[in-house]
Amino acid sequence: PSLAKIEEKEQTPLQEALSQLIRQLQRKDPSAFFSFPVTDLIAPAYSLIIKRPMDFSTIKEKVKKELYQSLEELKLDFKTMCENAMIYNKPDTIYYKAAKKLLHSGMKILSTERLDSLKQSIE
Ligand SMILES: COc1ccc(Br)cc1-c1nc(N)nc2[nH]cnc12
Repeated sequence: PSLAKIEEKEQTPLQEALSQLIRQLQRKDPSAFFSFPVTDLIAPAYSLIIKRPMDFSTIKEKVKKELYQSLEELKLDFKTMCENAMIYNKPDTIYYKAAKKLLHSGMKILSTERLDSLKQSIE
């Protein structure tokens, strides 16, 4: 029997713009601390302390499921992801420092000007 072809779904213009922004943001996380969900194994009691966990794999899953209706919603999840690390980890840790640096670089990539011009190209 022929192998069932797994259909690739075309990305909408919004999904395309979101994916491009996520690629740019992930380049600013070279240690990949934010690539996957933080587990209680890696960070004791993390799930008790952090109410809205977020990471790049979850963000990409949300894009795939078309759960983002705007570019701003990505910005909110990105901020939550960075802020979570700055809540759970103490300021003198590599994770806090990486999150602070990532947040700063990400706010340039997701600046209102950048998002507004991207929005123009999607309409
Ligand atoms: C996925 O998380 C990790 C993966 C590998 C390693 Br080593 C550390 C983390 C991690 N650890 C802590 N304490 N806070 C975080 N905030 C985001 N990442 C982390």
